Amino acid sequence: MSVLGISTWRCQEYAEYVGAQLHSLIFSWHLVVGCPSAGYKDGMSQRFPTPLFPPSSNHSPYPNQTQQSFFYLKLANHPGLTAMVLAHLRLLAHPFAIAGILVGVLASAAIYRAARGPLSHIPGPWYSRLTSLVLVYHWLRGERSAYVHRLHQKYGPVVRIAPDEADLTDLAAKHQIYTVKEVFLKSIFYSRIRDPRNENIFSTRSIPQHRQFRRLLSGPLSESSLKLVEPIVRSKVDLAMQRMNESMQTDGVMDVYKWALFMATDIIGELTFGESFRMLESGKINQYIVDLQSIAKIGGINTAFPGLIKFIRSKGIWTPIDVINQAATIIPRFTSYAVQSLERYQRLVKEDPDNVPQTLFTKVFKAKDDDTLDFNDIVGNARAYLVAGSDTTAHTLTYLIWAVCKHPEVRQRLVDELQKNLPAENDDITDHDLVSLPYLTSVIEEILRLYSAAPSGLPRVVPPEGAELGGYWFEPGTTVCMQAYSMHRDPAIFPNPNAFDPDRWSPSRVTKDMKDAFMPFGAGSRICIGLHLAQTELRLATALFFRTFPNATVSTREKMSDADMDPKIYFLLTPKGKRCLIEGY
Ligand code: HEM
Repeated sequence: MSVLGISTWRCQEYAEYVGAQLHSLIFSWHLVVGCPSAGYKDGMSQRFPTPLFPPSSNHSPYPNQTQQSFFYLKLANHPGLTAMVLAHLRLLAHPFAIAGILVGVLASAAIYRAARGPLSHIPGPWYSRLTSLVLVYHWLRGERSAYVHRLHQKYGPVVRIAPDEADLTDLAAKHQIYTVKEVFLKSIFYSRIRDPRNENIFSTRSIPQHRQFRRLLSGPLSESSLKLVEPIVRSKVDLAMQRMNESMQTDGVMDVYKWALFMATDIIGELTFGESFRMLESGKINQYIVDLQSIAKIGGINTAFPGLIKFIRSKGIWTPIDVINQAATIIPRFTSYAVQSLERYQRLVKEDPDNVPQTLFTKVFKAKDDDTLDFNDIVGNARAYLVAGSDTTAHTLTYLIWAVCKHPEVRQRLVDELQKNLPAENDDITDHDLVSLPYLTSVIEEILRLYSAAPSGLPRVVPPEGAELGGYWFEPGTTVCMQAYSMHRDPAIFPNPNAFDPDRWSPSRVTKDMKDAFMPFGAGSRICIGLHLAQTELRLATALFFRTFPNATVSTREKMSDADMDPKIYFLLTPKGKRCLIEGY
């Protein structure tokens, strides 16, 4: 997607488009310079004795391709043309002439796109035929998902959201687009949110590269391997509980958003680099956390204005607009966090390979054969883990604690389940004990439904052979996406969709369509690689939080209100107030 929405048009369409613009330019010019009554083709014919048009041509302003080629060929070869252009240059320099040309060009471009855009047959608001500016506007305001959802409510399961992009909520289409067969590849959107110096598993659009990354990186994040690192996760969860307890004792209130973010950051830091960022220990917000908190919003700017940001970054320009400067520097800054930590770990592996702390990259570092990653690829992937593996889990946990505290009946049932079915001592609780708790599982699923951490459309490109999706034909190269935000709010699948109702996931009520529509971790070959880690963290932290604070409620101190928890969704979801104050034991 680009602002004008033409970047993904097929070459042929684009050539036609440029041809039409040239036509309209010359047409407008003739309107301005004085042969409007006969039309510019007639005017041309009168001025040039050699016929400019093939005998079969009609007087349509947009002749077909053969006629166009013929026309430009003749025009270019005609000896009188240069003289005529020079004669009119004086008039062209007039401001009215320039304005007339511009209006003519823009109007004809708009009409052409409206009539011929690759998705012009798809339902959607009229302006989405012409521009993606409205979509970009909602995106920059953190409201894209809600806006696209409103379009679905108005236009149905298939809706055009930009000239070359459609969003769908059709279940059959979900199985076509997000399959393990890798037919619909990730769109260029993903290239815009990575560091141009290295690729990573999240952003790569190359099938072989993605397969290699996935093969080398998925093992340590599998359910069975994660058991080995559970003590690390557990130690951070315990420390987070301790720090929240201290806040309660000293301030009478705790900011679970802050502690959840510190916890998830320390977990992914230690699992990736063998050493935690010690956020829980310090308790202070540093530059790294500031960057983490702003990367979702800043990422939106990177995708909306990719050329501008790339230019500013490459030239090292400092602008008066801070958010633009941040957009240009934030991703390289994350890369340097990863480089520093990985170089340290690489030194340890070289010095004493048998005595290094295990990380998600240890195997890759130690591998001796060709099928491994070079340092630059490890950096790219480590950076992807830092971003994808902290905000997401932290925000999910924050919304979970907030939503449960706002529903005392849910909190009570959860606390009862945790008290009755777990060992008396918190120290004896393992993730294995928690997996089988049905109400805890339902609460987590309901939060992932209503407050998915990545609820936006996951854009994919229609393959070269085109595709029939949701009853419509999609041209090759157009972008299609589905967003968890809408999939999880379809009233036909999730009755009363805006209600927080964990019981909807109970075995007697859950349906096949619910499971099919549920996509908080994406789906198909690009499904989240960290989903088991995220679920382990969520289970342990939720259980230990409500064992420690069984009567927790949402605080009203410091004017904390529901408005603080209004979701802002850029690509990832963030609570608007960037805080969630909870109190009570
Ligand atoms: C509740 C927490 C999480 C949620 C809701 C979540 C959500 C998602 C979603 C929706 C995708 C698919 C994106 C797409 O198709 O464009 C994804 C991919 C990914 N996630 Fe997560 N994620 C979470 C936690 C984590 C964690 C803890 C990690 C740490 C390793 C992680 C690493 C990744 C990576 C590397 C990918 C790219 C996978 C690929 O393309 O093969 N995520 N995640």
